[in-house]
Amino acid sequence: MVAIIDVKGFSKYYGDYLAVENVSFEVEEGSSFAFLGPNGAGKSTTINTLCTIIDKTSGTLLIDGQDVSKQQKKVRKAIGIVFQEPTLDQQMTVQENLVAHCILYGVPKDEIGERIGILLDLVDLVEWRNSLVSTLSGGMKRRVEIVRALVHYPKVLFLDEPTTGLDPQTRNRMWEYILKLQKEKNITLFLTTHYIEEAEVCDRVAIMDDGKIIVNDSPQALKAQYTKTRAILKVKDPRKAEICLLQQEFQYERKGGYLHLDVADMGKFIEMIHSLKQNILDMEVTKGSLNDVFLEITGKEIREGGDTD
Ligand SMILES: Nc1ncnc2c1ncn2[C@@H]1O[C@H](COP(=O)(O)OP(=O)(O)OP(=O)(O)O)[C@@H](O)[C@H]1O
Repeated sequence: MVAIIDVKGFSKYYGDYLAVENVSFEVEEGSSFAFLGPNGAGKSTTINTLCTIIDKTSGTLLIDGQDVSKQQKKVRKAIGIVFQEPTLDQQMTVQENLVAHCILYGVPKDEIGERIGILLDLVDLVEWRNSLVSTLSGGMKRRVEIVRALVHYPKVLFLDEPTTGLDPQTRNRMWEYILKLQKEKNITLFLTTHYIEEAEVCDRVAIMDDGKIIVNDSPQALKAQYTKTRAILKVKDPRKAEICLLQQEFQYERKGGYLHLDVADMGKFIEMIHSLKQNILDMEVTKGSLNDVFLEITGKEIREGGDTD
């Protein structure tokens, strides 16, 4: 794999406080990578160090082969950032904000108009080009922030909790836009989030807690390793179904008219369903979530404490 982000032994102290402890990971070029963890886990500290906003205490952090502590200018050209806090100038138009950013990043003058047009089109904001930012909704402002982060054609787009504070519907739409832009521009996505659903759609997830990465793998592999698949069956004849489950050595619980069971072996489960098929009225099979992964490893919920939405 080509690692566009390569972090080895990264630690960060604020005074005497160790916020990130000896963290190492790589991010493959063109992939999406999420840092998932509760408030205070050290996600922003890591992203801010990668983005050259703060400096490390120790370790090596490379983006596209450039050291983020030593080659800050080159690193800044290679990245786009969407911060947690809004940073657009509210008293300027969308176009003015974007042009100012292009000039700052040395985008060739004759390309500025076209690039802005293409990106605004991708996020359905072309007709808002000449509107004052202050007149846009929260979701629209976030979309402009994303366009601004991409208009100098960075290789890596950093998103620090990009959808915090947005309602669920706007969050979903934002994700459609983000993934569309990633595909069209083949950029690497690096995001921090405490929304499980946002991490689920990424190629890899590093779960962070208390300044350390506790696991780093694909969401599917994490769920397969740390969670159970469960099934709920609604059957016509519960007695017959229970005999079948007992014969095939399934552990189950009867709750109301439903049978709840753990699926340890999918092959064995499918065979059992096959033998029960005349008896089944309805069935639901669910995998554990990344929250279950976190719970299994740390004994606590990702969302516990602090976060209220
Ligand atoms: N400038 C600072 N000075 C002192 N401590 C800090 C500073 N910035 C962050 N911290 C502390 O470092 C720890 C990690 O913070 P960080 O913001 O990186 O966590 P996070 O996972 O991004 O959480 P959040 O989702 O709340 O942003 C926290 O305990 C935080 O209080």
